[in-house]
Formats: sequence, structure tokens, C-alpha cells
Amino acid sequence: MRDTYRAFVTTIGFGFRAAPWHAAFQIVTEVALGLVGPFMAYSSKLLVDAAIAKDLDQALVAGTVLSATIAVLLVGMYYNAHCIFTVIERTQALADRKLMNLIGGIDGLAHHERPEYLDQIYRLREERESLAEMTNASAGFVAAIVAFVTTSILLAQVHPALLSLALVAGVSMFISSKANDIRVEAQEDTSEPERLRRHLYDVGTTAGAGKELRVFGLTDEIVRRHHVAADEVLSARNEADWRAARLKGIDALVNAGAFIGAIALVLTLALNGRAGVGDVVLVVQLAVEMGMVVAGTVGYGGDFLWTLKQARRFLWLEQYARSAVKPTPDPLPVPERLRHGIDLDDVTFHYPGTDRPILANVSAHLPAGSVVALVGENGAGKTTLVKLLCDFYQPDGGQILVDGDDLARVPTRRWHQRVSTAFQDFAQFEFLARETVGVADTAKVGDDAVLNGALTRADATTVVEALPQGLDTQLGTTWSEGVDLSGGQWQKLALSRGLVREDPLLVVFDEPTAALDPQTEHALFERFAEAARSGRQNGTVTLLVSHRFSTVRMADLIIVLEDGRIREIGDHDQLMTRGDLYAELYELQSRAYR
Ligand SMILES: Nc1ncnc2c1ncn2[C@@H]1O[C@H](COP(=O)(O)OP(=O)(O)OP(=O)(O)O)[C@@H](O)[C@H]1O
Repeated sequence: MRDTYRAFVTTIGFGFRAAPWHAAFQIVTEVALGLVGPFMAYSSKLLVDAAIAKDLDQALVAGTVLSATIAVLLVGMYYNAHCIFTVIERTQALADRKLMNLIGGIDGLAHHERPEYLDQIYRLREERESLAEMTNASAGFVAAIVAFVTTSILLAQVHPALLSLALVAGVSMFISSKANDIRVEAQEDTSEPERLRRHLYDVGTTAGAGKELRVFGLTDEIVRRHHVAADEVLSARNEADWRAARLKGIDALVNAGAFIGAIALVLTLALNGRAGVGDVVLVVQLAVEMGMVVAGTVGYGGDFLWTLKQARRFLWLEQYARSAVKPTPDPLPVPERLRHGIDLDDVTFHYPGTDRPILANVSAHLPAGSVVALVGENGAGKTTLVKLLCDFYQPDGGQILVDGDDLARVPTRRWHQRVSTAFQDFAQFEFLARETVGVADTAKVGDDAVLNGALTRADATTVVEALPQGLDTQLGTTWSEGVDLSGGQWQKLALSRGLVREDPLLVVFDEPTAALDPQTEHALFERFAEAARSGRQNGTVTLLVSHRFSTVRMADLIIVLEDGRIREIGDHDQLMTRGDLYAELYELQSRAYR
């Protein structure tokens, strides 16, 4: 219950924070509009009674009330619609920013990698519009309730038995909400094939898979699978629609019975002289109004509950984001420069929610100012070790020591400020070229000297020189005057980004050059190593992950990982002398290139 209350307050708070006046006005106009129906019915009754009684004064009053009610309806509807759109648009933007802050701001990576979190986040992203709906749903729901109560009071004034219309409306709300539940349930049950259907549609219509679709002649197969998924979704949803329609049919019969009963009652009263013609008009209009009130209550009630569900998911994300912050009750500062280096001390790790150890008893000293290469077969654990060094995850056992201090006691954000990276799955930021590179240190986005320095070190000067407006060129063809780059060119800009920061303590290149040819990679890594060695005053540790042994050989230290354990460690000459796995793989690759 407390959670539900918090979920409600949080999401209605979004609306009031994003557009306070519009949200308040929306609720006021919505309630006023809810009263329009009963008011019109009542003033019509007064008008008819006045006409029959030839009472000009009452007719004038009734006519004025009726006209004023119609004016409120017309003006209110216009402003109400304006408020609804403004509140939803602004709230959506605010909720989007909150989601971006939460999802992008979590220190670790588990929420991007663990299926149980991914599912929650997928749903939050897919149904994010609902987060902006609370003001609208609440306003509509309150207005429907106010209209229900007013209509019931007016009916009771004609004859208490007419309250049975309100009773039937209650039953009708129940049946309609059940029908709604059936539809929502079917939608949720089919959310996976629906996702698959969308995914297949994207695969079949976007450029990403275009080449492979053609070469492998996959279009027919993708269309067939789309058909199967669509059939599954539509047959389940159609079946639910039929079940809901049957309930709605019963509901309609009950309502029609109540409607006929109410009219019959008021006509009988009128014939017996216990009700006037105005009462007959009033009851007919109120009976129609009751039907609309039921539809409004059920519709807005459904929206309200659905929004609450998303709101609870949002609270879960907030809670998760808080819990994902590494606890550092006694935080240590990040050293200004590395004197000793980074030590892996008996590091053991398995991904949360899994049992298989990915790293086991990994111990190594990465000396300050050194270039360290990490090699090993696919799945050996190289990227996992990088993730631990970047503090995206913390070891289950053992420690990572930065100049002797446990990284577990250093706040992650502070460590991130002194780390620089380039990954194989780098981001393609479709910004101006200077921003694409400069985001590594936003203060330097306008500093051409720094950016050009990074571009030179990454051998990416020619990429930017070929752009029509150089560093000020918009990247990405989806933008006006945007320019597209090849995979290798994007990669070079990602590499440049990894070289913008001037004082990192750890620089990680995790196969960032896989799209480049071996010679270019070799030349680049030589350059990085040179830069790393010349920058030794900072004690920066440069870590290279590569499958190319010709590149790896120039590292000061080479760590060979196998099944999450260190198989060998040493420099190229030492490992060649040992004649173990490294020497074997090196020979194999050299022969292939000869
Ligand atoms: N988020 C994750 N959750 C669970 N297991 C994971 C996750 N990421 C990686 N793994 C598993 O951890 C093992 C090591 O993966 P890792 O990416 O560290 O290997 P790698 O040496 O970098 O491989 P490659 O050379 O192919 O990049 C693999 O078996 C992989 O399936």
C-alpha cells in the first residue's frame, strides 16, 4: 500500500513539476467538464418545466444556466485539451530525462547485461509514455467519480428507486474493468511474440541487416517468421477481444434493462402525476450520462492502474540505482599519479545471478607506466577483467589494488574520472565530429589543440580532414547535412576519444582496432605504447586487449588468460623462451602472415 502511494505521488509529481499550472488547470477543467452532463440535464428539466408552466422568469434562469453550461463545455474542452497535451508532452520529457539519468548514471553494467534487469528496463523504456499519464488518468478518474455522484444525487431526487441505475452502473464498471483486464492480460501474455514481431519487422526493413538479408536470401524467412509471430499475437488478442466482447454484451443488456426500467419508472410516475415532464427529460438525459460516466470511470481507472504499474517499475529502478552504488563508507582518494601500479590480488569473479566463475585466482602486478597486453582465446575472460579494472563490477574474492589501496574503497565515479577507454563495441555518437571525440572530456570540446592531438595519436587526422566542415561536421546521415563514416572511421574516432584525457591512471584499449587491418593496428599500438612510455610521469597503466600477436609483442608485460586463469605472464622474449601457449600461438599467427 505504501509503495502504491509512493508510486502515485512520484508520477503525479512529475506532472506537477513539469507543468504545474497546466496540471492544476487540467484537473479543475476536467472536474468542471464532468459536471457539465448532470448540469445540462438539470437545466433542461428546469427549462421544460418553465415552458409548461409558462414561467418566464424560471425559463430565463434555466436558459442562462444551460447556455453558461454549454459555454463552459466549449471553452473548457478547448483549454482542457491544451492542458492535457502540454502536461503529457512536458511530463514525458521530464520522465525521459529521469530514466536517462537513472539508466545511464548507474555505476555498474549489470542492468545492461542481466536478463532479469533487462526485462524491467525494456518494459520501462517501451511503456515510458505511461509515466506521463498520471495527471491525465487521475483528473479523468476524479471527474468521472464526481459526475457519478452528482448524477446519482439528481436521480435520487426524482425517485430513490432510480438509484438502481447507479447500482447497475457499479456492476457495469465491474464487468467493464474485467473485460479490460482480459485485454490487458492478453497484451502482457503476448508481449514476447509482439517484441519478436517488431524485431523481425526492424530486421526486414532497416539497413543494419540489409546486406545479409540479400546475400543469404533471408527476406522470405523473416517474413514467414513475422507471420508466425503475428498470428500468435493476433489470435491470442482476438480471442481475448471476443471474451471481453461477450462480457461487454452482457453488460450492455444489463444496462439496457436498467435504462428501460428507469424510463418506465419515470413515465409511470409522470402518468400518476408524481413527476413532471421535466423529470422525464432529466431522467432520460441522466440515464445516458450514467453510461458515459461508466465508460469514463472504467477507461480512466484502467489508465490509472496501468500507470501505477509503470510507476512501481520506476521506483524499482530508483531503488536499484541506489543499491548499485558501491558502498564506500570510508572512501579513499584516487592517487594523483601512480607510483607503484595496479595489483590484481587473487581476483575471483562470477557474473551476478550465475554460478560459473569467469575469473579464478588472478594475480598480477601491472607496473606504473607500463604497457600491458591481455591475450587469450574467445571467452577466456579478458573483457571481464577489463570490466573489473574499470570498476563496472567488483571482484567476489581478492582485491584490485591501486598503488596499494583497495579499489573497492574508491568511489566508482572518482575512479572513472581517471580512466580512459576504447572498446570494440564503441558508441557511435552522432554529434559534431568535435563532440564525438571531445565527449571524453566535455571541457575540451572547444579545444582544437587537444582534439587534434588525440586525432593525431589515433591516426585519425585524415578522417576529420576529409569531412566537409572538419571538426564542425555533423556525423550521421539521419541528420541534415550529416555525413556517414565507414566502420573503421567511426572506430578511429572512438580511439581518438580514448586519447583525449590528459591524466588518466588507466587507459584500456579492448580490441578497439578490430575493424582495422593488422598493420594499421600494429602501427597504432606502437604509437600508443610510445605515448604511454613518454607519459610515464603520470604512471599511467596502458592495457591492450588484442588477438593479434604481432601487436601484442611490443608490450612491457603480456598476460595470457585461459579459462579465467593466468596461464602465463612475462614479456615477449620470456614467453617465447618458455615455449608454452603464447609461443605456440605466436608462431601459428606468424606463419599465417608469412
Ligand atoms: N554479462 C555476462 N553475464 C554472464 N556471463 C558473461 C557475461 N559477459 C560475459 N560472460 C561470460 O564470461 C566469459 C568470458 O567472457 P569475456 O567477454 O570476458 O571473454 P573474452 O576473453 O573477452 O572473449 P573475446 O575474446 O571473445 O572478447 C564468457 O564465457 C561469457 O559467456
